[in-house]
Amino acid sequence: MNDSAESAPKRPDPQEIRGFQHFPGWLTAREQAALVAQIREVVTDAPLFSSMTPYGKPMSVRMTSAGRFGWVSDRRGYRYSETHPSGTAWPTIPPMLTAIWNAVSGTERQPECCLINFYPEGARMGLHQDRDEADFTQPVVSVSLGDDGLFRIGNQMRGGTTQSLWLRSGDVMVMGGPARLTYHGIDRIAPGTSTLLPKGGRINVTMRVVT
Ligand SMILES: O=C(O)CCC(=O)C(=O)O
Ligand SMILES: [Fe+2]
Repeated sequence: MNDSAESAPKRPDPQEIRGFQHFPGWLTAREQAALVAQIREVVTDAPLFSSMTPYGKPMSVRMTSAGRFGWVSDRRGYRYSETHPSGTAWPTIPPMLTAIWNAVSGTERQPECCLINFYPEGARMGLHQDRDEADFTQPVVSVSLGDDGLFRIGNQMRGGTTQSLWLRSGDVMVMGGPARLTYHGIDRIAPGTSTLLPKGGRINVTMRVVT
C-alpha cells in the first residue's frame, strides 16, 4: 500500500451529459499548477492573440496554439494554420496535455492541435460546432483551468433545448462519438472562483486531431 503524497491520484469516473464525457476534477491542485507552468511556456513562445471573426468582429477570447497546427480566425475564415500570426511554427504540445489525451481520448491517434483559449472576465464563446477537422471520428478533449465557466450544450443541429453545467478548474471533457458535432459554447465565466491564475480568468485547452 502506498498512500504517500506522490502516489498516482485517483481519477474520477466520467459523467455523461448529452454524449459528452465530463470528468470533474481530473487534475489535482498540484497538477493544475504544473500544467499552467507548461502552458505559460507555450504562451511565451507563441503569444496569445485576438482573432477577428470572418464578419470582422473581434472575439472576446484570446488564443494561441501548440502542436503541428494552430487554429486561427480572420477575414479569410476559420482555419488551421501551421504558423502563428507572427509567422513562426507553433510550440510542441505540453507533455501533461498529451498524457491527458492518452488517458481519456480512446484513440491511437495523437493530437495535432492544442488550442489554448484565455477568457478574461466578460468573455464568452457562442454556441458552435467544431468542424474544421477532417475526421469527426476523432474526439476533441478539453481541459479547464482557473475560473469556472458556464458550458452550454445543445444539439447536433442548431436550435432545440440546451443543458448547462459549470466547468471547473481541473475538469476534463471528451467531446466524441455521436456528440462530436454537438453545438456547445461558454455563456460566461464566474470571476474569483479560482485562485489558480494570479490575475484571474479562465484557460480552456482543446486538443484535436486535424488531418
Ligand atoms: O472553453 C471551452 O470550454 C470550450 C472551448 C471550445 O468550444 C472551443 O475552443 O472550440
Ligand atoms: Fe468548440
